[in-house]
Amino acid sequence: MDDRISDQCSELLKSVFGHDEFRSDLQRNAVEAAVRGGVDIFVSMPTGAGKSLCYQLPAVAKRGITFVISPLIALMQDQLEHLQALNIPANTLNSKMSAEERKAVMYDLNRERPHTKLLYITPEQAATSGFISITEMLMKKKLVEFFVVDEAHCVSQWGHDFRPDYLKLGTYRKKLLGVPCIALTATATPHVVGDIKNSLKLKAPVASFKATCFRPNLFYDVVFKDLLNDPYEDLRRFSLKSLDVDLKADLKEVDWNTKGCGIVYCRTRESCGEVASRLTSKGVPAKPYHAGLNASLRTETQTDWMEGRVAVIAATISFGMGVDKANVRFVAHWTLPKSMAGYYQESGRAGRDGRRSFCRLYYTKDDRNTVAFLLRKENIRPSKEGASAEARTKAALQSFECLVTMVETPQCRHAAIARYFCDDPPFCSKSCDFCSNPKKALLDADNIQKGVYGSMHAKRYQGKTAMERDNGDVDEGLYGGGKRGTKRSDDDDDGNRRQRQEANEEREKRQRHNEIAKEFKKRKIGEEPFEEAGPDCLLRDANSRRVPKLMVKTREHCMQMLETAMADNFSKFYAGDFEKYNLCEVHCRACAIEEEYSIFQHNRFANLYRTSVFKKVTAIKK
Ligand SMILES: Nc1ncnc2c1ncn2[C@@H]1O[C@H](COP(=O)(O)OP(=O)(O)OP(=O)(O)O)[C@@H](O)[C@H]1O
Repeated sequence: MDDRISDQCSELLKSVFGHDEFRSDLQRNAVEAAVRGGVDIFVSMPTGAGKSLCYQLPAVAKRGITFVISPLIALMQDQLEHLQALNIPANTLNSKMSAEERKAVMYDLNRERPHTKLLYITPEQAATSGFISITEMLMKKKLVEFFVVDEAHCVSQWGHDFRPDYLKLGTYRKKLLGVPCIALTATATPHVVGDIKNSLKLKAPVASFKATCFRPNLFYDVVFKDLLNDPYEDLRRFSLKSLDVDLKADLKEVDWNTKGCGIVYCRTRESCGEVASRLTSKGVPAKPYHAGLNASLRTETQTDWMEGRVAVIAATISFGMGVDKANVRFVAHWTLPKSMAGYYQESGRAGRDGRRSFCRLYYTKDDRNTVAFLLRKENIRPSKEGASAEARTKAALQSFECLVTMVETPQCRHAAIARYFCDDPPFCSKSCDFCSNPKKALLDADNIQKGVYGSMHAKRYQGKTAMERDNGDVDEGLYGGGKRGTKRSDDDDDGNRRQRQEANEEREKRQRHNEIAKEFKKRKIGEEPFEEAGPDCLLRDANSRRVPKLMVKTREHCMQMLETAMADNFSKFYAGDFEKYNLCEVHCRACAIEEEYSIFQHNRFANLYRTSVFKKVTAIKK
């Protein structure tokens, strides 16, 4: 019997899917277990490992219909196109279809022997009374073969893409008595796996097929933006090297189509535009992609990128899920993702063809603080699904903390990812910055701890993205913004914008306040002996002790904050005037020295001095 199933699977693999062999033993075993039947199946394999085949081949092998739950209509469309190209009858029922289209699908489902082999639906659709009637009708005819849940981590409130509608699937499954479930994901910690099994009511013993998360063909590195003089130049070089283009080549002559392509992930729509235009102006053809662009422009951009007319797409996370492009040679994160699982999934879009590809994460501490702030904000709303706001915030921050630790601690990046997913540490074999050059990784981490910056301070501001300078216009494009179950339209309304602006102001205020308070606490005012100013100290009257318990280091830090606030203002105001812009460093530093000295002179107590600095910084920011 086993041999027969094995032969049948190999035959279908070749004749229907056109593949000579299974990608891995795991893929073969999962497919055969499903065809054999009788058990619920859990599949966890990295992006690009060929999970879809684990349910598509069994669906073809059976006479009835397989229901596939998928979180995104766009994702379903990609799958449908792929299946139609293979002549596999597949359909969808979703809210965006016309009455005519629905009628055609319903007509087929109502036949004695429907043609449809795979029916893709959203979790919302599965919960509708109309779909429950269809299910009952097909169940009566014993025509439902499998209940497939793709992107099954969406069921977990502790996963990075929680979708409340996925929670209803457990109830829906009661209508599918005796129908095996196949749950698939690329990213699941043991906690998330537990949630998937519980919520989908997978029956023990579940047949589990779990691959290691290690992707040996991906080279991971971390770059501290603050240590760079020109981060955009670094991005350009990284893009060209990853695409195997000589840095000195005449870029107009490059045949980009043969070189593969790359993705740069940015948090905000504005930074997508900025990154794309900077790269393009440096000779690397790039286009932005985000939910703020109209649908036809997005489709055009995606097609240009898919077909090799544009080398780089600078996108928010709304781009990428379900995009099956083999030759993505690099994925750069221009800003920090919100979770380790998210980072793994997004960076994993590189190198689906198994060839060497590169994943770079650009990091700043400011960005880290921004994301932590956003995570707290996001999870404030109480959840109907049980988990308290605090618990969700804690879980989100924990996952984020793992990512931050991976970045800030010089260590093997692959091992850090493996640890997060509770896998054994892999044999990295110089496939990350730390393992290939530990000295440099240690030095960079040390410099960033010490607050060293790129050699030209002014350029530091020049290098910052618009997002870092100001508004934090966060893109919530993934799932049309419905990730937390709230439907948002693609276009911002004024209310949203105002709310974000307020949130940003509050964040900045809190960050500044915390930073000053932290500095004071760190230095344990009054308990430390007074340390004289060093030779490079810029403070006026630096060794004066007229304000008791106020240390030189604290004053220097306050001066630095004043300078940063001024420089931010200056660079915004003179963004288009390079001559004035270049004077920024000199001007701001001089003004900051004077301002700090004035505050120092007018306050007799350390806490009043601190409050005055805080007020001043806030006023400058306005
Ligand atoms: N046995 C095989 N031999 C050759 N190619 C395969 C095989 N199985 C799958 N593929 C191809 O690998 C690519 C990735 O497969 P698939 O989209 O199923 O990956 P996935 O694991 O679902 O990734 P993601 O998590 O990104 O959706 C597809 O182009 C698919 O046709």
